[in-house]
Amino acid sequence: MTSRESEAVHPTPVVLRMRGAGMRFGDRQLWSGLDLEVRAGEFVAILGPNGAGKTTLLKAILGQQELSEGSIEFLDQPVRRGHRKIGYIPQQRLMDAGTPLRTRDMISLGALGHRFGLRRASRAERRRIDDLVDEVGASAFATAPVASLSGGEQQRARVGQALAAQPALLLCDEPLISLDLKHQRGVTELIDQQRRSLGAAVVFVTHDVNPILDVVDRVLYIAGGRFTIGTPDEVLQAPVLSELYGTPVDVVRTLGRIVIVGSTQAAEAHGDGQHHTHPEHDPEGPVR
Ligand SMILES: Nc1ncnc2c1ncn2[C@@H]1O[C@H](COP(=O)(O)OP(=O)(O)OP(=O)(O)O)[C@@H](O)[C@H]1O
Repeated sequence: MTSRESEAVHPTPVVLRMRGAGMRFGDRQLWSGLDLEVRAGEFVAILGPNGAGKTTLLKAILGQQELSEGSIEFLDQPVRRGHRKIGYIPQQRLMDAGTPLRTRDMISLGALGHRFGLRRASRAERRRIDDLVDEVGASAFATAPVASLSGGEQQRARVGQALAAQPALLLCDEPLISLDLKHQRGVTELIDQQRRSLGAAVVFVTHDVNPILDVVDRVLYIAGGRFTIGTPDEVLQAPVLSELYGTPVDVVRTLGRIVIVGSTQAAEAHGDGQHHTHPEHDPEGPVR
């Protein structure tokens, strides 16, 4: 039996289930009629231009933003705020300079949660925290206040914190922003390893699918109030994206990368996340 056939017979459990989900603010519909099941160990990328509603979708899964319609279940229960088994790497925000929290303590917080400070970590927990500090490449600044670190170093500390809780569902909002290529690769491998070894489901918002192309199972592409779901090969096709954007878009595969060319909005959606050019400021938009 091939692994695909075996999967069909013994599918892994559904971790996240969205049914007829919709999000509207006033008369602005971000998305509606969204049916999505994400299984244990599955890696789903969410793509789309600025303002499409990607972060809002993660907030809805976190129970922080109520749906306008439909439902979301995590492990067969309606979502609620603060679930320990949902890990979240938020969109990068620099830490307030006055925050005294040290890098290792930040990662410990992920492992020990609310128990932190009330008791010492067990030896196994301490070992796991040390391993994570090492795996996210934070050993050199483990005892430094997080607020004193560079943006990329803070981001790696955040990744360590989210993974430390061994989540069943890991929500990532542009986690590779401000990371150099080496650490983009390192963080991607770490997240991939987490889903393989622990069967965590991953939902990963990104402007650039290229750094994660090798690990993505499915893509949810949201644009202009509409969406499409499928494998990267199914979704990242000129006719599919042209239909979604309502304007001609080309998809070029070159040197192992995918480059979206055409509509300003589509090109912007595939910026590298480090040089966001807004269409109002640059009518041509970045073409990659
Ligand atoms: N609570 C809210 N009330 C009103 N509008 C909101 C609220 N939350 C988000 N929005 C709007 O919904 C739209 C989608 O926002 P969201 O942050 O989800 O976009 P995004 O796809 O993550 O964009 P980006 O790629 O720029 O991060 C934005 O126009 C935002 O202003």
